[in-house]
Amino acid sequence: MLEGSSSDVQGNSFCIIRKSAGKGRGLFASASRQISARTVIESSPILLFSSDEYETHGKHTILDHYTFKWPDGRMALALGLGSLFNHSDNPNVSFSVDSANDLIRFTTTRTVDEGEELCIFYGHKLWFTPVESSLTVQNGSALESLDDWDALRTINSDRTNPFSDGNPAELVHESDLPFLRTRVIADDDEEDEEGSVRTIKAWIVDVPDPKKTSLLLKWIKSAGLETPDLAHLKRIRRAGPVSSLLLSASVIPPPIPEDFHLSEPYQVDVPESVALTSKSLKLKTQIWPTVFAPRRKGEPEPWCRAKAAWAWEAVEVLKSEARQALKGGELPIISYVPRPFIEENAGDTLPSFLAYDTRQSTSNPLRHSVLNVVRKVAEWRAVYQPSPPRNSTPIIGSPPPEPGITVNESLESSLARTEDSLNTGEMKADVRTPRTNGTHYLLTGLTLFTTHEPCLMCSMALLHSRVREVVFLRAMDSTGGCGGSTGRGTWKSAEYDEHDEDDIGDWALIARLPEDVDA
Ligand SMILES: C[S@@+](CC[C@H](N)C(=O)[O-])C[C@H]1O[C@@H](n2cnc3c(N)ncnc32)[C@H](O)[C@@H]1O
Repeated sequence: MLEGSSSDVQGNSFCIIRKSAGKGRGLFASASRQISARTVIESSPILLFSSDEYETHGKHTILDHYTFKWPDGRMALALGLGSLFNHSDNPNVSFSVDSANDLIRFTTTRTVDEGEELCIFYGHKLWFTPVESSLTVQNGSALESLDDWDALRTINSDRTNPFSDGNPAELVHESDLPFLRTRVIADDDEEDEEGSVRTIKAWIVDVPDPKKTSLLLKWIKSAGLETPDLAHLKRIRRAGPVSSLLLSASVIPPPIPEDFHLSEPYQVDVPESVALTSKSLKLKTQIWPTVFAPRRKGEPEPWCRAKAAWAWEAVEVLKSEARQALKGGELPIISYVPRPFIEENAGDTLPSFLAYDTRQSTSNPLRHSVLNVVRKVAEWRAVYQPSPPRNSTPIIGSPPPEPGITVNESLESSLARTEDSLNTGEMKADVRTPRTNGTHYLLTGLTLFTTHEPCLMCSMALLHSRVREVVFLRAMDSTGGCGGSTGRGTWKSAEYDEHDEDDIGDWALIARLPEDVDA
């Protein structure tokens, strides 16, 4: 054993330096103890070289094997044990940069067994032939994985969902949620008078015979009309002897089975969102009975355990798909719109949608994963959501994918399919059912999970799509459109640091987007 070790607060050493076959020295977990996941095992101070010093001297020396690019462009050398982590394609340690304190921190991404080597992921452009893999040898500086895309590679894939046990309805305290909210936009509840309530168009039908109501409600459920875009409204409006039933916000009316003997459905304006105050409830209910969900203005929406568990699973999908994308030669950027989490309306029939970033494979700078997934949702919603065929078996659960409609799929088929569809230059959805602007927003009621904070272009696309919220794993400080490039800086240094030592965050940030942009 060589000299050198790092230790926990009791002085027990975490890791030791030993020879590692074919790699020179390496860092290993001590033979006497396991290291748990998410343990900070080393904080290394950084020595920074000016570009002149590095170009003229450093890169011509052995230092070139140990230096890496610091976020400000200078080259950095980790002091302490930080320079002795070897590279692995399957790292058990991630690292994060603390540029305010000129530190780099190393954290275990999973439980590390006694005596196991502790490795990080340097990046794709290795300048040596790695012992455990056959990656091509190229010139490049060490630790290139500090770039924004590859950093995700080292996120731990935590198989145990901590929210799956316990009472699903129990509210999770804000500080126990595994994400930070970047901002909560002023609630969509400013209406002072009836005319200012934002509305959408919805189909309703009059039901003169109250005995038919419960049968119709059953039909609505089985026909897949309980969609999240109307979850904020009550189904029945009673006005005198005739009740009216809310059907859908689709472009064309859903065909009601003839044996109900009802008149044709017709379109009315209904409130676009839940009522947050009693004043708003009064205003909105005059238009259509609306769900009352009071909370203080600006107060974040509470999350229950079941919703946190749902989000946790979605994040696991992102992580594993990001790895698949890397293996397939794409950037590890994934966007995922899971089946929505709906506490009360369990009858939703939306499937989940997943898209890779296909910028590299298509040489097209616009093929961002967010845009790709928005398009998939749009195609699906336009073709499936309007209505099930009259008198046919209702769509229950996820309808089977059809040509032109993709839900979750492998990387290869995703790429082939996306390109196939995009190359034809048309949107199937538009051909089959032209949209009426304002009646049917693409991502209404849905949450988009994505590996990287959406760029400004994608954020605008999301706004116009009326996405409900966006969860991302990695904040993009210079390009992000959910606060990254527009002044989240202060927030980040104040809150991010105290929550998690890892620059990537524990796993997610969540951004609530404003809903007041007209599509
Ligand atoms: C930052 S240093 C790591 C510590 C180094 N092993 C030592 O003994 O000083 C990077 C160098 O370690 C070696 N190395 C790291 N990971 C390796 C791997 N998976 N296979 C072979 N060599 C590796 C390469 O020589 C590389 O230039």
